[in-house]
Amino acid sequence: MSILQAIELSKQYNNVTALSGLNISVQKGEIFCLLGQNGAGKTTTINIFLGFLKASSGQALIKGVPVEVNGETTKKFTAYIPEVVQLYPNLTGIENLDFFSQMAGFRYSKEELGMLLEKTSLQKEAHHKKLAAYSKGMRQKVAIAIAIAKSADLILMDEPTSGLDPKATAEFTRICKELAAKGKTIMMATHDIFNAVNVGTRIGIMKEGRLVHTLDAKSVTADELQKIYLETI
Ligand SMILES: Nc1ncnc2c1ncn2[C@@H]1O[C@H](COP(=O)(O)OP(=O)(O)OP(=O)(O)O)[C@@H](O)[C@H]1O
Repeated sequence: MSILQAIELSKQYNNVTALSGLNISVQKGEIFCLLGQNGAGKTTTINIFLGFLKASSGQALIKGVPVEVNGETTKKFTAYIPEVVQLYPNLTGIENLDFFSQMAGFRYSKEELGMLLEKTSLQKEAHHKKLAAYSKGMRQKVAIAIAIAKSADLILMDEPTSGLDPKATAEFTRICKELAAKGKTIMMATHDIFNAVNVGTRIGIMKEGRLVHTLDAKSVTADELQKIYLETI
């Protein structure tokens, strides 16, 4: 069974067509990278799966459950890492993790919360610092810890590596691969071709609200992907 599936998904914003019969199927343990020009429909796709937006037609299914009909259920399966992680700036990393875990119905001891943050390799001395003092990469680690804490099977990410330095990107890639090896499924929208080849298992290229090309990440180099991308879009 697909963990995430879009079937003929379409979305109109007044007279703008953002998605036009999109079909995607992502299997357990995959890291599916969505590439596409600005306006191709990547964020719209993610927002429909998160239940933030309603599709105009077609189906969005998470673990076979339609998002629109059973939003409360599909939200339990899903975590979200946005481009800019917005957590509570006046709470520490550990307090944010505790708060959002409880919101998702999970209660952890202080020790367990610390272990969850350690899994993302957030430096120990940062656990008790306020989020306001965190870098983008550090905030992302808290968001990943929240995803692990809520035991989400599917993690949706929107341009997660934009603005990360190369070391933070490499660390982020390692964490994504570890999560996928443990059976989590990731779909990320990205503009970073190099990162897509590095982190992805499959790469989809979107154009004008459709998936027009799908590639096995192992079968291409970044240069080859860039060429295919430029020829496609
Ligand atoms: N709230 C909105 N109202 C009207 N049109 C919108 C709205 N949100 C997105 N669109 C339009 O829908 C289309 C798809 O936008 P979307 O943000 O999904 O693309 P994207 O691939 O994520 O782009 P980017 O790479 O710039 O983030 C674009 O034409 C965009 O202008």
